Amino acid sequence: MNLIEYPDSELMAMRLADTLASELNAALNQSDRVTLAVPGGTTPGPVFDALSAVHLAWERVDVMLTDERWVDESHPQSNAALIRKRLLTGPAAAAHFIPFYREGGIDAAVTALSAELARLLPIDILVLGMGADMHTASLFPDADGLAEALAPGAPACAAITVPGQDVQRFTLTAPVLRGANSVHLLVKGEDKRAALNRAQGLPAAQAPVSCVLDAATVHWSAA
Ligand SMILES: O=C(O)[C@H](O)[C@@H](O)[C@H](O)[C@H](O)COP(=O)(O)O
Repeated sequence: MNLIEYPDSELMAMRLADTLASELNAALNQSDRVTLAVPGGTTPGPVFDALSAVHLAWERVDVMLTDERWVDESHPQSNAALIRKRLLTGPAAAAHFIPFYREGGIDAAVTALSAELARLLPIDILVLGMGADMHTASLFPDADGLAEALAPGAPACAAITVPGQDVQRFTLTAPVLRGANSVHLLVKGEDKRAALNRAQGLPAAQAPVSCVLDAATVHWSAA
């Protein structure tokens, strides 16, 4: 695990956006199309604000989420709505976005998207967040569907039910996350730094974020 500490979250957002822009440009010089996967949550917004303003060949970038709460885009918890608002604006509005939520039920979407996403894999540039419970994407400890989503032969995506959460979750699976060419983990706060340290010694079944730690560059600020 490669860890970069920043004095504050504003500098972390600017530096990570700059790194992502550089990696996108390098990948675009090598391939006709490039896949970028990004998380929801409260931390990445400032990264998206900075990255969306960068002029690059966004029309050749396929953007997907790392996970979604199973709600439509009018719902306040929709990650797709967050991405459209904060990332797919300005120059980055030209990117091709693949939202996950669709009518017809989550199981049908898992089947359809596992096939649809295959042509966009491996992810070229992956950005992940993590929780203080050591989840990443929607791979939560003790969740229904976690073991299947961690399995080496897992399909590209899975439905996850987290005890105590009233909304089902849809997530990219561990093989897809581990298969990304570049992995950036965006972490803020002392509690999550402690969780990161704990996760390094635990199996993915207990600390799902550990499935990507060996490949990730971790970007951390205390506040
Ligand atoms: O749907 C989501 O919320 C994310 O994909 C999730 O994995 C997030 O990255 C972590 O929960 C951290 O969230 P914060 O950035 O809000 O702390």
